[in-house]
Amino acid sequence: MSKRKLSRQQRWRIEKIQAERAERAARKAGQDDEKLAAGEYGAERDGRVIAHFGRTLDVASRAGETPTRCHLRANLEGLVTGDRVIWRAGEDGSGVVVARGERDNVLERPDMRGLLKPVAANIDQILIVFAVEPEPHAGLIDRYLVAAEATGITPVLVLNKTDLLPDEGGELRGLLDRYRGIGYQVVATSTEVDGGLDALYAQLADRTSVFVGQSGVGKSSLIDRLLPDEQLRIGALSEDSRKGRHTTTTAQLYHLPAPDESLASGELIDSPGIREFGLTHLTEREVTEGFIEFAPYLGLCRFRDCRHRQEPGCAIRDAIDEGAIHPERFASYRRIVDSLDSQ
Ligand SMILES: Nc1nc2c(ncn2[C@@H]2O[C@H](COP(=O)(O)OP(=O)(O)OP(=O)(O)O)[C@@H](O)[C@H]2O)c(=O)[nH]1
Ligand SMILES: [Zn+2]
Repeated sequence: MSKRKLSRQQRWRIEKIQAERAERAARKAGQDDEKLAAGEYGAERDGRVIAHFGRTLDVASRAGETPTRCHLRANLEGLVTGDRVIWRAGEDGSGVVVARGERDNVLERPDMRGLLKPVAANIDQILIVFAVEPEPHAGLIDRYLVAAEATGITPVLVLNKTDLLPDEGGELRGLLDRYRGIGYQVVATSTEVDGGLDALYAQLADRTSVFVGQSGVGKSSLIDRLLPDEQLRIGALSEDSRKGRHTTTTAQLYHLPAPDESLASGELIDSPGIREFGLTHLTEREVTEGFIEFAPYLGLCRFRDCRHRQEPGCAIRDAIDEGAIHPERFASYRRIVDSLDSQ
């Protein structure tokens, strides 16, 4: 937008439009309150936000059911996909959200101005996808793990394209053992072989997951396989939202059908923004705590403000010498902390 000054008349028009908008929103909320009071809405039900579009939301009470387009009571702001809500169905097929439930956790991303904004809530696990190709370097995996740990959501490593693994497993085998040794779950997948997603289905069952990972590792391919029916994906959006201009950017909660009766189904929250989740806005302390195997040694260094560099009596560096902390992980740690310093 050009920086020219607005004329008085233009300013007046903008103010008028804004006032009209605010008035419309207030009137709508007032009508809702009246309808609520008059019992025009059904009983309160638990639900979950499937997608949000500005002032309206899609809400579903049961996994996989067709969502109901709901608006919000005036005092409710900042709901995101995955939020648990209490809502009431109206007679005209729409509904109203009357309260938000407690959040277990929330995934945030910086907006255009660099301010952190919540994009999804109540996620059980962040699936960090990496692949035999493009070859993962441990440093990148560590960055994802640290970012995931900072959200408080459990990270799980997903090694995709196992069909491309050399027979003996190559160097990746050692890398995976390192992460398993620290306590991380590692799931192997391939979209190219029969049964290549079996372990992934088991991991997804009964949980709400998000997929993250660098370009080309196969996130889209995996999600396409998990949601094979295009209709299913589009059908998850109610009629109105398909026309909504936020359709492509808003986070969407999908119900993942179970491949057979032996497995429960899962939920997936996905958006282009979520897939790009990465290391942002972390403090040195968050990075240190993100290396979970350091935990038993933190606070044991001789100096209380030890940064684990040249200081004598450093418990972290002693742990490396004793083989309790992998030197590559420590090298990653240093690289991440140094990158914070230079920001
Ligand atoms: N051999 C093999 N190739 C795969 C597998 N999964 C995905 N690919 C291929 O890897 C390439 C990248 O896959 P995408 O699904 O586009 O990767 P992505 O992570 O979504 O990438 P972005 O959209 O850039 O973030 C495609 O050519 C896929 O066909 C697999 O299990 N084995
Ligand atoms: Zn130290």
